Amino acid sequence: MGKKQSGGGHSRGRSGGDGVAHRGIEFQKTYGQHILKNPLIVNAIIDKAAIRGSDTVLEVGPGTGNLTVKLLSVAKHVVAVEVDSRMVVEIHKRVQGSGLESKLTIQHADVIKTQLPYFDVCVSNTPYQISSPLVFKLLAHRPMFRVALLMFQREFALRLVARPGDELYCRLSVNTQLLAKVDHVMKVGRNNFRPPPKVESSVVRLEPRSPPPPINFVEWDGLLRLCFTRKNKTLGSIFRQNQVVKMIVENAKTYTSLVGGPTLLSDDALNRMFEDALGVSGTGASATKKSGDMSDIEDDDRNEEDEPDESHPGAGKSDELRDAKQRIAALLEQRGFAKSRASKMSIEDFLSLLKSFNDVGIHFAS
Ligand SMILES: C[S@@+](CC[C@H](N)C(=O)[O-])C[C@H]1O[C@@H](n2cnc3c(N)ncnc32)[C@H](O)[C@@H]1O
Repeated sequence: MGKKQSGGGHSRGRSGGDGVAHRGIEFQKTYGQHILKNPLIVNAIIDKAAIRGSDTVLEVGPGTGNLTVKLLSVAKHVVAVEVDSRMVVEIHKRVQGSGLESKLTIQHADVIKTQLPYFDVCVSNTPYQISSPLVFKLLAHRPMFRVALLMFQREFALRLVARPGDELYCRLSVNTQLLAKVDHVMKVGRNNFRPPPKVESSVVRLEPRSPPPPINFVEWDGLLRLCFTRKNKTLGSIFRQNQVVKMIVENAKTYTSLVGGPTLLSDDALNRMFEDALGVSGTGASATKKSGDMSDIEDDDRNEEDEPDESHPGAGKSDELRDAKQRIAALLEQRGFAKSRASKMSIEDFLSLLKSFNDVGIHFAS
């Protein structure tokens, strides 16, 4: 997830490392190597993490060890995961003879690919190209950690904390805030790093929600992907696109074949589910008309988005699609979501939307 956030954008944004060296080690922009040279920022991050003497701390990307040596002075143990073997050697050298080496375990690995150990707190001046996968790897980790203090590219940080209606509010914001309380802790200017990256940075505090919400995350994300394809478009409009409705119908078939229950959006059993959920009587598309015919839905972007109905009277597949379209439209109307736009919806709204779909046997993951 977080396609836009995870990749080359950050890596490019943090370029400028060529030719800058530390004790003979040239910093590599492919690894996002911008070491934190300002001890005041290092101390502030460690303060905000409120590390206890009994804590095991996970540090992602220790680099030359500027954060690591401070972490070792306050934590019980530090596990540092570093992908670059030259940095692993460097940090070993730096800690040797300090009396703190027994508190440090260095894992020479790519943090995204390796299995993480137990930890209470995570601290990282994150290599920005792994920002998004790192956030979700941490939030999926069990047992849950207490808190994480993470340095990110400013825009990524602002996306994490964005609220409904904010310009940067996106799927990443919703997914992260579903699983954690997220706060923007401080801005960090480019000149606090060596070499300075091209972009500004920010430190974010993540506190996982415990217990995590009891939802199927794959299904949740499937729904969000649809809603955020165009975040300012109404749901009524998104959910009447032929390809979306087709996908829903196909998912319903797969779901039924795996889990059992009513077979399709158009069969009698499901008609009854719709009727129960919508509080209407009768069956099939005619029933949904009673509660919310698509023609009743006033939609300001309807002309732009409406697609030709592929149905021909008597053509089985097309009837199925048309019926499904009408039922979905009726459902959204009846539950008050027809005019909602993802850009303004809260997590509670999305949870209620997912429940509304699930109530009538519509799922977004098979
Ligand atoms: C921004 S530097 C931070 C260095 C140091 N913690 C500091 O603040 O001065 C990022 C560090 O993460 C390491 N790194 C990059 N990608 C990594 C990955 N996938 N897994 C583990 N470490 C990684 C880099 O080699 C680099 O040492």
